[in-house]
Amino acid sequence: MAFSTLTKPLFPSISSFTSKPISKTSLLSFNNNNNNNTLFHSKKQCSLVVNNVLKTVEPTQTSQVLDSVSNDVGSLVSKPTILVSEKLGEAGLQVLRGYGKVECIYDLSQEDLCSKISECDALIVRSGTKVTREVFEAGKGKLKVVGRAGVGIDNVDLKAATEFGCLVVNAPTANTIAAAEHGIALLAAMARNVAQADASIKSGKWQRNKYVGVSMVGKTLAVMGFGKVGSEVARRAKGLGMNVIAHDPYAPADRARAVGVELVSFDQAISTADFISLHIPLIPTTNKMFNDDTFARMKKGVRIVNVARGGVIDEDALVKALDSGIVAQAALDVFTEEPPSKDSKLVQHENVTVTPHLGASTKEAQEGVAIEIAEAVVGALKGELSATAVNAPMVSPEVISELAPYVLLAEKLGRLGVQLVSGGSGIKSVKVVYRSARGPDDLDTRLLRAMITKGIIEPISNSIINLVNADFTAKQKGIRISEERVVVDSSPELPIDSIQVQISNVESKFASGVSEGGQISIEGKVKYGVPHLTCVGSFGVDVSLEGNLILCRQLDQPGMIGKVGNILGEENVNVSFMSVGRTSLRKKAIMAIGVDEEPNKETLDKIGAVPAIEEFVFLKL
Ligand SMILES: NC(=O)c1ccc[n+]([C@@H]2O[C@H](COP(=O)([O-])OP(=O)(O)OC[C@H]3O[C@@H](n4cnc5c(N)ncnc54)[C@H](O)[C@@H]3O)[C@@H](O)[C@H]2O)c1
Ligand SMILES: O=C(O)[C@H](O)COP(=O)(O)O
Repeated sequence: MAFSTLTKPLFPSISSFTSKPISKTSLLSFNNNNNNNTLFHSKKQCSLVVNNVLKTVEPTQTSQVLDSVSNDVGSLVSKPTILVSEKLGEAGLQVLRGYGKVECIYDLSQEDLCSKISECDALIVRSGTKVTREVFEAGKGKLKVVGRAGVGIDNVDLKAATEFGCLVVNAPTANTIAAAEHGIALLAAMARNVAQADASIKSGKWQRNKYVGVSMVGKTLAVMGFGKVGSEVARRAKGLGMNVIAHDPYAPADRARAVGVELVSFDQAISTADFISLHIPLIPTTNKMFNDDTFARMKKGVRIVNVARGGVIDEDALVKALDSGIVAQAALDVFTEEPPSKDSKLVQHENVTVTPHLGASTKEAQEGVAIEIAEAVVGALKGELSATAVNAPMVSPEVISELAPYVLLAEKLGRLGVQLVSGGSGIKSVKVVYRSARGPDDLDTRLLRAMITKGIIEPISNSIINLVNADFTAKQKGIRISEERVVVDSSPELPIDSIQVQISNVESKFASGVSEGGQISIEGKVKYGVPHLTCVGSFGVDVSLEGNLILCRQLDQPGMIGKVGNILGEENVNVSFMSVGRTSLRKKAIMAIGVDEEPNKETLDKIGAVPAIEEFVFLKL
């Protein structure tokens, strides 16, 4: 009989079984027919509760006692059930079988998945299983962890997972090379019409003139998204003699330099490239990022590869761009709907090469991903912290309750700070300054740091940040987050007086957000339970951090509030807050305007055209 060690149990209330605390104890809790059964196992003693009867024995006798207590004990000590709903490498399955009861059931309908999940402690999926709110609802109380055997977690409803207390883990690194290699394979196959020529010859034709391709050497490749996969694609494309540029506003410049790639703006990338390769996550800000407008700005005859996510391209717009010749060819591994419909115009287009989401499908990557996810899931079932957890905060309810308003402030400051960064230089160093009357031991800032990290990273990646993975993810992205505590003379009742976020060595799209020290600097406070922005660069402001925000720098002169307010009013944009801060009378001032709706481009252009306005930025909070 195999027992496992739960050092940090996911399932509390075990202590209710005994009045004696047992130090250095291993715990296994199981439930059968509503009877509580628990094994407490330490170096000195083993206490076994079977059907609520406590037995204490020497550890060496554990298994004999277990066997003798009841012939049924084996069935009472049920192993966790792990459902694997898509093909997983054998090495990973072995890791899982060593810990739990593994059931591999593929191609489940949503209904069948919901019905099966109520018996499962863990679920392992790839991109083909939609883990929806209904699945979490059906697994409520039993389902403890969902493992995504791969990177993209856009098929898992993370909000629902968190709401239902289910941990979600992924395997972010093991398929990077496979995806990059597939990107290069598609690039070359597209340039030389490999798939089309193959189909032609198999249909009995010999069309040498029809399938003349284009060369890659000396051509410009724009890598959109310079993360794990994008940088490996860039490295390989350079080996093919291509001139590689990349666009990723959040990538460290030194990583690009190391690969010999120039980081450029979005417009420069799409307007100068002969080939474009997509490696960005599907998140709200990248949904249909390639659309009629962006295709219109591309070089005529551009060739596009997508091994990221189908949803980053507006597929109807791509068909139009292919028909008009703006896009000469496309090679796609991923689609908005998977599988795409059989009569999809895009899939059937003669200038399109397609593969059925094979980016991660090499033997090596699948074995690697399987082991990575199996270890993460087993660790989570044991209650261990997981470095690849993508949800589930773990802080005591007392700390959460006290810090709740500051948690929101911290996330908003991070979110606001990252939006002030302009592309090209990369975020490497973030400093957080907490002003507080409390001593260092009296204030747990892990949650706040995690939330600032979340605010900074989430708008620019598909990583979901929480207390568990914040430091890991920041490190992985090359961002160093340091903290400084300044003791101030305020009420120790309040945990924090103010939080300041400084982002160093970056360019800002709003120059006034840069302090005298050269960093982007924003500061906030909680007022009446609501997070407020109180300082931008060297300017003091006071505006509630809700909805959206427009920051304008203007010459300090009468009538400015009215002018901007009128423009917004005419466009039916409701102003929720407004605050003006200035350095000195009639010189420069900053206006911070909270707006309920997102103003359209024309409205923002009108604000920018007001003569006294020197710069402005629109920020989503
Ligand atoms: N086809 C496949 O089988 C396959 C395999 C692996 C990964 N993927 C997909 O490839 C993508 C990249 O994966 P990864 O592991 O490299 O992720 P990653 O997080 O390492 O890299 C993503 C990069 O995109 C950048 N980014 C975010 N928003 C951007 C924007 N608006 N413009 C430009 N860059 C932006 C981020 O800064 C980050 O550097 C993901 O969508 C992933 O799901 C697909
Ligand atoms: O995000 C990923 O890891 C890839 O898209 C791979 O997806 P798959 O596991 O369904 O092959």
